Amino acid sequence: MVVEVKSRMEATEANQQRVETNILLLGAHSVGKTALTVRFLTRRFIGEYGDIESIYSRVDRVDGQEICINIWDSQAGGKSCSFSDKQLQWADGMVLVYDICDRASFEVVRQQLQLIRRSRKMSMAPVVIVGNKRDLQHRRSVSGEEGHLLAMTERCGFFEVSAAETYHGVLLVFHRLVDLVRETRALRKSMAGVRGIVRSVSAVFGKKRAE
Ligand SMILES: Nc1nc2c(ncn2[C@@H]2O[C@H](COP(=O)(O)OP(=O)(O)OP(=O)(O)O)[C@@H](O)[C@H]2O)c(=O)[nH]1
Repeated sequence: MVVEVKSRMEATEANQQRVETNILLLGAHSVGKTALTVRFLTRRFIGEYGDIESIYSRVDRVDGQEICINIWDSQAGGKSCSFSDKQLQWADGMVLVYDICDRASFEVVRQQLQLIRRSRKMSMAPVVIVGNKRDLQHRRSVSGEEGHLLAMTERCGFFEVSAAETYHGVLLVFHRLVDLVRETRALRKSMAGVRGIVRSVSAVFGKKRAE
């Protein structure tokens, strides 16, 4: 496994700034994490994928800004819901994938969400939940309403897609998460500004009281 942690901002030749967005894909074994990643990167569905955990990149232009989307396609160990601190530290946002025909994989997403919300760095991080394999309606065991409800309760985005059938739905998933990451960064920046003002004001009044 080769993991390259890149700097968040990279100056382009035109002296513009290219923003890096790191997306971590989590979910149980065989839910279609690699299929979604490959669909997004190449528009293709190839059916069978090797067992290589890796980070892939694609550059998109969103609202006139170049965004380098790095995707860490994690590998699940059986129905295990674990992930590493390193993965959490790296990620700006996460896609949690389950298979709509596999209830156990939905429970893995629920558990992973709990772990994420408990971690300090990621408690407020943007998350999009994805029910994959929508083409297999006849084998469905998790309803769309259940997915929606979990996403609403946990303040996450939600999509049902088929990596096998369409590119567009998969594109929407990644672009929605990029938007959420941008909104979260803007919010953090404005909160840091407010905290700075509060600190300056308290410093002035603290000084006056001391005089
Ligand atoms: N019918 C259908 N099959 C899919 C879809 N997405 C993935 N698959 C199949 O599901 C199987 C597992 O897909 P992967 O993308 O390897 O799943 P993964 O989550 O990356 O699996 P691990 O890396 O082992 O954790 C493959 O046989 C895919 O062809 C889908 O949307 N519909």
